[in-house]
Amino acid sequence: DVLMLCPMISYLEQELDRRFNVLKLWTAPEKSQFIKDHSATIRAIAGDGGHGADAEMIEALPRLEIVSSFSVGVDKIDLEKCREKGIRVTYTPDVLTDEVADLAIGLIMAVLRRLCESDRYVRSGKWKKGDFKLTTKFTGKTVGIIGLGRIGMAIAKRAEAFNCPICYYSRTEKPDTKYKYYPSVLELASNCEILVVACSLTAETRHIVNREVMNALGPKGVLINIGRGPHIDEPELVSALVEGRLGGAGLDVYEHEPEVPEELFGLENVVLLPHVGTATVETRKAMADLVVGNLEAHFSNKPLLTPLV
Ligand SMILES: O=C(O)C(=O)[C@@H](O)[C@H](O)[C@H](O)CO
Repeated sequence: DVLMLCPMISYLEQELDRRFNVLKLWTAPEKSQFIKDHSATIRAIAGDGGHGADAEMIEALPRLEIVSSFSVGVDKIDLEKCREKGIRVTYTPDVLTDEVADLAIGLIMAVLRRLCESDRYVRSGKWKKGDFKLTTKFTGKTVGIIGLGRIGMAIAKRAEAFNCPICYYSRTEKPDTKYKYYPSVLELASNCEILVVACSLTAETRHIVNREVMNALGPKGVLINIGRGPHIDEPELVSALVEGRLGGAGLDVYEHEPEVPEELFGLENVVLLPHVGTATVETRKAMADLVVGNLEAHFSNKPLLTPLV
């Protein structure tokens, strides 16, 4: 029995249905009762970036052996509890790296060159009354990246193609990279023009972009988030943008998805996307194949494809 925590792409649901007895939690009128009713038979969980196995759920499933996440981000899974109980955890790294990095560059370009606003300008017929205003150049701007992991590095590579000097912050300096390292996010923000959040969400990185960091990035600075909403102190982000202390923002994630602060809707220097970093047919299929492949490997006692725990 595989407990599926939320609806996912139909391809994944079909592939899981073909192999396992899938129990769909979102169809249950009373979720905790549903889990209790099936607690004797559930041996696996399939979740995603927004839905993971927390301590309470893990405790309620004595036969749980593996959590296979349809995501690279695992901040919704209690990894420590899984380690404690010898429960395996798998995720979907690498197959989505290019996709998320492409979107980060797309957000930078959309904010600096006002792509969405100028598209609306044409559709509104305003162009007949005069040209669209001048915007801001991307090529050559200094890009600061929080988290130089797979996705952070892929963003750096792409930004280099735009002749952008790259600097970064991460827990430790990366010896094998030529990019300029700053030991704090505040120093990074003070020394770049575009700041990109590309690290995993942990207790340490929650609100790693706060008021001070946004002020350091400044009225010409642009903040891009393709990580997790709680990386940024969202009320502070809203006031920094509304008060003009921050130059612009490109967001794919929010603190309380799908809730997005309405104050942002009227700001033309902000681009708002609905958590679509990995949302392409190609990438979601590759992610789905990993979710299924890991579960199959586990239940046939073969090595897991992409284990985290
Ligand atoms: O990979 C991640 O960490 C993501 O956040 C996304 O890929 C989601 O899992 C995706 O939205 C699937 O629901």
